Parts: sequence; C-alpha cells; structure tokens
Amino acid sequence: MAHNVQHIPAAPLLRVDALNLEYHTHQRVIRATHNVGFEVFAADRFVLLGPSGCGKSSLLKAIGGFLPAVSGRIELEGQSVTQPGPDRLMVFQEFDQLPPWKTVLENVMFPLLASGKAHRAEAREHARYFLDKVGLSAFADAYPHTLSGGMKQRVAIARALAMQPKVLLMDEPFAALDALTRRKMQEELLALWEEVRFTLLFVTHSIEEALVVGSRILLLSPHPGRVRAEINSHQYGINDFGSSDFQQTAQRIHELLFSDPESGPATAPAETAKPRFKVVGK
Ligand SMILES: Nc1ncnc2c1ncn2[C@@H]1O[C@H](COP(=O)(O)OP(=O)(O)OP(=O)(O)O)[C@@H](O)[C@H]1O
Repeated sequence: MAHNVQHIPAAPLLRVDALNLEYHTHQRVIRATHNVGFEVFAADRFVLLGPSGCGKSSLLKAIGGFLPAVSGRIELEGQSVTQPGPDRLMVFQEFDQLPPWKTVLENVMFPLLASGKAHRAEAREHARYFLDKVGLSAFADAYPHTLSGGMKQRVAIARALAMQPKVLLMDEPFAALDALTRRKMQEELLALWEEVRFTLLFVTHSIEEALVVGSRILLLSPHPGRVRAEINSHQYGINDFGSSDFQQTAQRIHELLFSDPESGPATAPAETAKPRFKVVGK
C-alpha cells in the first residue's frame, strides 16, 4: 500500500519580522532599518549585504540582543530575543577582541568556564579541538600580540564556535585583512562550515565576499535598510571568483543594490535566472 508522505518544511531557527531599529541622539532620531524581515534555517550561511550605513551591523546587534527593536520581532527557535545570550555569539572585525593577558588556549577556554558550560578539563579539551579546526594547535600557548591579524580572527572564531552557539554572528570579520589573507580566511571558514555545519549570519558590504561565503544573501537598500531582494547563492565557492557567471551575478547584485525600486523591473533579473533572485518591491 502506498503511503502518502507529506513533506513538512523545517521551522526557521531565526525569524526576523518587520524589524525597525532606531538610534536616538540629542539632536535626532536615526532610523537604521525599516520593516526588515527574513528567516534563517539551521546550517544556513546567511549573508546581510548592503551599502555602508544600511543597518547591517545594527541588525546583527539587535539579533545579538544588544539593540532593542522599536517595533517588530526577533525570534530564535520561537523564543523572543530581548537580551544577549551564549546562543548568539559575535565575531567582530577588530583584532583586539582577545584579552592580551590570556594565551590563545585560555582565550578559547574562557567563555566556556565563565558561562559554567564546562569544567576546566572539558573546556581545555573542547578549546583544543576548535583550535585544531582553525589550524592553530601549535599556537595554543602563544599570546595574542604575537599573532597576525588573520590568526587572531581564527582564535576569535574558535572561541565562539567552542561555545556551540545556535547562530554565529560575524560582523565584517575579514574586512581589516589584506586581500590574500581575506581570501584564505573565506576559504577556511567554508572548510570549517563543511566540517561543523554551524549556522552563520555574516555581514559584509563586499558583493564578492557575500557570493563566496553565503548560501543565501539578503540584499538591503541604502539607509535606512529595507529588504531589496533575497538570493540563493549556495552554488558559488571560492574557486568561482573569476568565472563569467560569478561576475554577471555580482553585476546584477550591484544593480539591485543601487537601483531605485520605484523605477520598475528594468534592473530586476529574471525570476528563473541562476541563481534564484527574489526581488522585493518597495
Ligand atoms: N550608535 C549610534 N548612534 C547613532 N546612529 C548610529 C549608531 N550606530 C549606527 N548609527 C546609524 O545607523 C545607521 C545604520 O548603521 P549601521 O552601522 O548598522 O550600518 P552598516 O550597514 O553596518 O554600515 P557599515 O557597512 O558602514 O558598517 C547609519 O545611518 C548609522 O549612522
């Protein structure tokens, strides 16, 4: 007898709905995002892409629980996000994220111990495992000031992943690195993801980086950020940089980012084009 198997779509891990974020200064109110909504599923490499000032960092801060919403909702596994938590850890662009008085190993162990997530021996084992994953086993006893920028970022990534957050938040983590190191770090991040399959929310204003790092990309319009389009980009990897398909897609994204949504479909790519674009109107 044939069974009627029904496919039940997985629930999103993270849901952002009609999110409005603002900053209040003495002189004025600055709207950072306008009605932004998206869903992130487990093991997505979800990229927020948009021009400077469109509210990418603000979105990450809000999801991290550091910036309250003016209106709208953020839910992680169905629970409203209202404050920071170890289930959402952030890696920043700056190289000074690591306390300089702790060795590399101690830096990675620290959040595990401070949060009570692991005892000392367990934290050490866990930290060593993730240091190995980012290729820094040999530097466990080194101090941060003896490391290059790329190595410091690897430590910050290992430290965050060792905590096994539900979502890893990365705010332009490679932007301060030279071009070659940046490329290498992107490659390593993808290799790490292949192994660990963590859920990544990654902010960048580089179209190329978004295409390489992301499996899905949310395009945000200039200030205040609104959702302009969503793109499926899982087919691009580190070796696609120079290909004409990659370049064409990068060009289309550029047009979408900077086109006027009021001007109609002239710049909107075909719905069936590869990769899949879902253009969102005004
Ligand atoms: N602490 C703050 N006080 C006031 N306004 C702020 C503050 N932080 C950000 N903003 C404003 O909010 C808007 C969004 O800023 P945000 O840093 O989120 O953008 P972004 O897309 O991450 O930019 P970038 O790519 O340059 O980092 C901008 O207009 C910015 O000037």
